[in-house]
Amino acid sequence: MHIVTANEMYEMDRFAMEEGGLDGRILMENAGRAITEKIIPLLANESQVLILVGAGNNGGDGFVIGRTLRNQGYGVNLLQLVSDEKVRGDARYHKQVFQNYGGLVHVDAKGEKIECFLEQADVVIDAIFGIGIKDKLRPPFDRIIPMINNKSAKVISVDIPSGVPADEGLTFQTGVEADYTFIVEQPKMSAFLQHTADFYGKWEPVSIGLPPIGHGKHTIRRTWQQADVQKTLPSRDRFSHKGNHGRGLVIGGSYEMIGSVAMSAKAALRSGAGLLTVATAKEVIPSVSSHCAEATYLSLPSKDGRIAGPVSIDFSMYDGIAIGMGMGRDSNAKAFTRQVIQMSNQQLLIDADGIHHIHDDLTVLEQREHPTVLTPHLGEMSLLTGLPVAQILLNPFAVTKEFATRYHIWY
Ligand SMILES: NC(=O)C1=CN([C@@H]2O[C@H](COP(=O)(O)OP(=O)(O)OC[C@H]3O[C@@H](n4cnc5c(N)ncnc54)[C@H](OP(=O)(O)O)[C@@H]3O)[C@@H](O)[C@H]2O)[C@@H](O)CC1
Ligand SMILES: [K+]
Repeated sequence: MHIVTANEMYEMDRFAMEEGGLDGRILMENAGRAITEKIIPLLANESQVLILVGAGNNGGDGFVIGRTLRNQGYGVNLLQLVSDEKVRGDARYHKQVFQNYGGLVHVDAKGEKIECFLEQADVVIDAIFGIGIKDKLRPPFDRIIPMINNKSAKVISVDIPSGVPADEGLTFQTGVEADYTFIVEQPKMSAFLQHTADFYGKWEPVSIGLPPIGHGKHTIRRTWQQADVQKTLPSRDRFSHKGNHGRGLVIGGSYEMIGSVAMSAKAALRSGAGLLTVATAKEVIPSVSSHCAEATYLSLPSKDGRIAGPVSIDFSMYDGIAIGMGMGRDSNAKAFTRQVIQMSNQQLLIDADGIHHIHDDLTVLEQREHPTVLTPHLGEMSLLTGLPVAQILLNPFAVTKEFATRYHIWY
């Protein structure tokens, strides 16, 4: 799955319509039909469904859903929350088809009737706003959305919970708190942001016939799912041996902190490394090895149970290195970490204390010729960038991309 902004989504729509030649009304029909297929298993036989429709194309999807549900015998009330002249274009076309098929459109442009409709509804379909929401909610929507959230009906949002913006970097007033959201084609950024993700409830994308990502100027942001992980696992043949499957080195651990290096070693083996060496302070080896019998161990120069310098490792023995977990933050560990980063000529993952050891001078990253992976939590990202946590949370896609591009980090 790709993760898109509103503009990227509009560009995909434009491509399908202008360059692909697919009529927008067909896309809307496809969206409404595909979402209805997902809605039906969530309805009971006698469910009283209320569809709330706004002025834009999200509302247009709502008219298609209304017609498709009525065709299948469901009791549907459709409440249009804007005046008739505001419904235009493809949405107007599908409103007309809905009416031609016998559907009744109730109009409530001032939000005076909605309370009564909400009282009778078991299920609310939210087709008020999609990715076209802008700025502060205008009346009566600032009042209507909290009313929906205060009812016990099941709420299903179309494409995006109304009121929630698609993109990062935006604050907003309030949004529909959906139980389910059926997303048109690709998830939007807000499905992944800490301040907006919960509004979506459970979510799932539906396909509406847009071309695959890659046509035109499309995005490269992607989710990393189970199938993607599986693809990275090495396939083994009958005559291969452990030396053919990657030689890993995990450097970390200290007398007080053994858990993270032990878990990292196990994770490296679990994800396919054929041979794994744990390099740590001599005092730490018995504890780590009791958790990870499959690894071999390299005893590093140490002081008081912590890794100290100088570096005495032949890096040419390894294909990939991870450094930093549980190694402590003293000056010896810092000097050691920076030496490893400078001397190693393979892919390198820097985690935890390793991140603390580089944050005040990141030039060491710029000089590397092989991929570097960083795994910072929010506090560590704040340390690396100098930005407050709140700002990173609001713009995580932009902040990470900018940092990764600047310092040659894998992203
Ligand atoms: N081919 C396609 O493109 C397809 C698109 N599809 C669907 O279209 C959706 C995008 O449609 P969209 O672009 O029409 O925008 P949408 O979210 O419905 O809202 C626009 C309306 O909201 C209003 N409004 C905005 N802000 C407001 C505020 N703060 N307070 C109050 N009102 C506000 C704004 O009013 P205006 O500011 O213009 O007066 C305008 O009337 C997308 O999410 C997907 O569901 C699918 O059918 C597949 C094909
Ligand atoms: K919506």
